[in-house]
Amino acid sequence: MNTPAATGAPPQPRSLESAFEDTIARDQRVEPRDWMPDGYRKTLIRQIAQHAHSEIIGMQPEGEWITRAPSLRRKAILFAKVQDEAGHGLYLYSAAETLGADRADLTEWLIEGRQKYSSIFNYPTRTFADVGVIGWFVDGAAICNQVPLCRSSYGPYGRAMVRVCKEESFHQRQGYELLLTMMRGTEEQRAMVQDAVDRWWWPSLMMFGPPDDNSPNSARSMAWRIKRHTNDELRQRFVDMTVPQAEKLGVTLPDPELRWNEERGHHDFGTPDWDELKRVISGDGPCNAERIARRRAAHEEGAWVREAATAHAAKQAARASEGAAA
Ligand SMILES: CC(C)(COP(=O)(O)OP(=O)(O)OC[C@H]1O[C@@H](n2cnc3c(N)ncnc32)[C@H](O)[C@@H]1OP(=O)(O)O)[C@@H](O)C(=O)NCCC(=O)NCCSC(=O)Cc1ccccc1
Repeated sequence: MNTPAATGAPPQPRSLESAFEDTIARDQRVEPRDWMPDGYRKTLIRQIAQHAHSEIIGMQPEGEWITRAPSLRRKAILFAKVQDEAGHGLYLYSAAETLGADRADLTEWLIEGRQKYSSIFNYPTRTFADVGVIGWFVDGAAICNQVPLCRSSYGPYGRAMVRVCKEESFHQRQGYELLLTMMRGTEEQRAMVQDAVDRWWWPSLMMFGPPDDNSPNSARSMAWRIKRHTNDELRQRFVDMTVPQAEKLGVTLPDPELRWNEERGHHDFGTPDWDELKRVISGDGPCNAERIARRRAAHEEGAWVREAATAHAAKQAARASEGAAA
């Protein structure tokens, strides 16, 4: 057969595209050196960069409690969790770099407000119970969303998700365990937990994104198997998973419409305030300005480290080439 490989001719665009389509149809992985359509590459850079930014900005709400943790044990756990989030951000920026993105550009676009990060990190952490509820709800939502992403069609993203999910699972458990401890405490502590649950429930449901009939990227991302489930499917999975956990904990989820639907085999629940999600995404949430200002300051204060590392790398390279020439 006169295939491009057999004739030695460069592969034709059509064959590249069909090879890509075959890879997706066979549920195999697309790897960095494979040909991929521009739209696929752009969609992945958008989603992976937003995800990386979310991990990095997501260090702030809980990070504020490291110096105020109520015991050495809680401080050590929280420290480990926030460091894991930095690690997740770095894997994800690396995954974006395999697509040709430049991490310095991505950081620039984040602090200029040209790229998004998860809406959830624009809410304040008022008490230590918020640390527990972030672990329980936010990491719980992240797990629901990210376990299917381990099967995402783009290899480096899917593989990064495997380790990230293992760590998120520890994060979720530490949050739930913190809350169980508080619920066994005083009346005041139980009230703190309920108050945090009331404030974080709806924003956590919004993490899954707009409803399916208003999610412009879903159809394309599902066809490319970047996303494996729709926003509403994952939101439902999160609600079904969380309701029994809330019962065990002894807290009430703040939704009068929440009830088991025997026919559907799922919980029915109320409608999140989609206008609020729009406002928060477009920069007008309670903490957007603070989060970005903090990230910008950290980036500027770290300039000397980047300069020193670049100078060191240049010196090492010069030494290596002197050594090779000698
Ligand atoms: C599901 C979705 C987030 C959105 O679906 P898509 O198909 O991509 O979009 P869709 O068409 O449905 O939406 C239209 C537009 O709205 C944007 N938008 C939607 N929702 C949000 C939102 N909530 N916040 C902000 N923006 C949102 C969306 O980007 C799009 O805008 P664009 O067109 O780009 O201008 C997807 O990107 C995904 O699965 N990402 C990977 C997971 C990920 O990033 N996880 C982050 C949490 S990591 C974590 O929590 C770990 C942790 C725990 C604790 C402490 C610290 C860290």
